[in-house]
Amino acid sequence: MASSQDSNGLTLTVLGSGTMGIAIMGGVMSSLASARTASTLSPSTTPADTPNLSNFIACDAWAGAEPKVRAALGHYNFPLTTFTNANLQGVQKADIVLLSCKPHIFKDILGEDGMREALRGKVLVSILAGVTQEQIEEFLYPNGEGKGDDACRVVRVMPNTASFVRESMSVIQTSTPPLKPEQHKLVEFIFSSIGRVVTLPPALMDISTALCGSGPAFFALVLEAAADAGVAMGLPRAEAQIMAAQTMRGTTGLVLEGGEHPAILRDKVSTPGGCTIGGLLALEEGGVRGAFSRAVREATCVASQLGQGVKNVNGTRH
Ligand SMILES: NC(=O)C1=CN([C@@H]2O[C@H](COP(=O)(O)OP(=O)(O)OC[C@H]3O[C@@H](n4cnc5c(N)ncnc54)[C@H](OP(=O)(O)O)[C@@H]3O)[C@@H](O)[C@H]2O)C=CC1
Ligand SMILES: O=C(O)[C@@H]1CCC=N1
Repeated sequence: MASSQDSNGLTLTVLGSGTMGIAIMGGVMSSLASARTASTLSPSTTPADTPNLSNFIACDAWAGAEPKVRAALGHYNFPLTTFTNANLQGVQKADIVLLSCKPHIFKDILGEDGMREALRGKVLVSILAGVTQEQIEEFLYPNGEGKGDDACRVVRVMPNTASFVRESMSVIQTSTPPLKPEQHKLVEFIFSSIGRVVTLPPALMDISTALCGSGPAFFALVLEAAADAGVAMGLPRAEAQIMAAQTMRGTTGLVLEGGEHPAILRDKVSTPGGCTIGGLLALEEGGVRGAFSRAVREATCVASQLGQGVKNVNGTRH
């Protein structure tokens, strides 16, 4: 199913339109829609060198993805094409490609006849947990064969689901050699439009996956526990959830905008002889700090194995 494309605009094609594919397209569309409104109100607000990204192609192997994508993104009114089992066609029409399938699927997608040619001269952004840039490049160009000057540039990025609300923490892996300026600008533009960006070397991508990629799930568990406690003490569920979420947001604001160290923040809340220190000591008794940091380290270990074909990555170990 296709809708009209803006022939002057750049095209982002997403391979794997599940949770993350939709979250990233949604965040980018939301950001572009806000920028358009701002520039209509005040034409001087759009920097002249902002990439003109305006077309989106969502590819998936599952026909049910098409209505799901349209339900989530249709209201932004950007040219949006959805394809089922037509990854190659999607890549041929792309200026930049986002690989957002499950980690073990990437060879099926990139191994399709004609895919290497379709990717030539383009940037392929991979958000796959545990799959390295080298693995993808080696698969596309075994032993460097056929690489050439116009080879596809693979960029590894680890965003998170908060992309959808433009609050992602995205870690972009350092590219060596550097991307061409226009390629760098486009990658930075996409991820900075959906949240914060840091750039880190390849060796730090697995911990980035655990801390930032998995992080929303870990923090959601804490949030849920806080809301549950409120319900247990008589709060209505809806209010308890808003109260827990807004309190978490306020805390992150103090750290991100105020530059506060969490330990100082904690101390400031703990009135001597008051209720906070009582609660904090209960958390320490429960081993929350150890359990939480162990979860992030465990997820780092699992992430490092996701692209290695290891079986039972989540098997128990001590
Ligand atoms: N979820 C998250 O919070 C994060 C995930 N990631 C990474 O992002 C990637 C996607 O994760 P997520 O969005 O959760 O996964 P999903 O399963 O939600 O999305 C992947 C999509 O790809 C589809 N797919 C399967 N085979 C093909 C194919 N041959 N061609 C095109 N599409 C195909 C899947 O269809 P079907 O379901 O039918 O298989 C599915 O719709 C993973 O590699 C993960 O490591 C990174 C950061 C955060
Ligand atoms: O759980 C996963 O494997 C993916 C990667 C980071 C978040 N979700």
